[in-house]
Amino acid sequence: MTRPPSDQTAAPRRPAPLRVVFDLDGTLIDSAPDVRSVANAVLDLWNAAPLTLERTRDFMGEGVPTFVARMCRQRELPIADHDAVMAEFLARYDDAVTLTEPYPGAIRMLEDLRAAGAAMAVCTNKPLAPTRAVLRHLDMERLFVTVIAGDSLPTRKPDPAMLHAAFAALGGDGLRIYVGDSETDAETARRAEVPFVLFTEGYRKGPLDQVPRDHALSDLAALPDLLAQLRQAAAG
Ligand SMILES: O=C(O)COP(=O)(O)O
Ligand SMILES: [Mg+2]
Repeated sequence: MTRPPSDQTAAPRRPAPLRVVFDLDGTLIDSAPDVRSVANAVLDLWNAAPLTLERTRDFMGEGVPTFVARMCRQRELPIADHDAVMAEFLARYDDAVTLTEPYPGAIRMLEDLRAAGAAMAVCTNKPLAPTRAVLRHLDMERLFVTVIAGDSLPTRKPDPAMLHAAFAALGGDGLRIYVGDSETDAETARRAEVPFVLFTEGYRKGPLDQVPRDHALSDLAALPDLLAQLRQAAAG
C-alpha cells in the first residue's frame, strides 16, 4: 500500500534561530543585597537611616539615577547634595558583587539554551561597569554575545533603543524573545514589539496580573522548554 504523498514528503522543518535577550537584576541575578549595601554605605555618610531589602527592590528597575533620586527623596537628603550622593554611590557600585547570587537554575538554563543554539544578550538598566563585574564574578559573561547596559546609550529602558541594540547585536532573523522581571521590561518589550516572558520572582512592583506579558514563569529552568515550543510553532 502506498502512503499518501503528504506522508512521504513531510520532512521536519528547521526550527527558527533563537535570539533571547535577558534583563539582569531581578531576572537572572538577585543583586538587591549588594545594591542595598552600597546604598546604606552612602546613606551612612549623610547620617541617614538604612534601606530595607524590600525598599531597595522597590527602588530598582530604572537604573542608578532613578534609584538614587528615590533614595534621596525617601531620606530627605538636601537637593544640593544629590550629585555627590550619586558620585559616592557609583564609586562603590562597580565592585559590589559578593552578595549577589544567580536565581536558582539560571546558569544551567543559559547553558542549555546556548547548547540549543540560542544567541543571547543582556539588556540591563544597571551601568556597564557593575554589570560586567558581576557577570565576571558569577562566570556568566561567557554566555552572552553582548551586554547593553544602562549607560551604553543616551536612553534607558523602557525606551526600546537598548532592546533594539541588543537584538541587532544578535543579528539576523529568527524568533526573538525578551525575558524580564518588571513593569519596565514589559513596557520595553511592548514598545520594541518583541514577545515578552515575565519572570515572576523578581522585583516587580505591582500585582502579577497587571503586568502585560506573552508568557510567565516562576522557575527559570522552565524557559528552554517554553522556547523550544515557541520555536517549533514559529517553524510552522
Ligand atoms: O539597575 C536597575 O535599576 C535595574 O536593572 P535591570 O534593568 O537589570 O533590572
Ligand atoms: Mg530587572
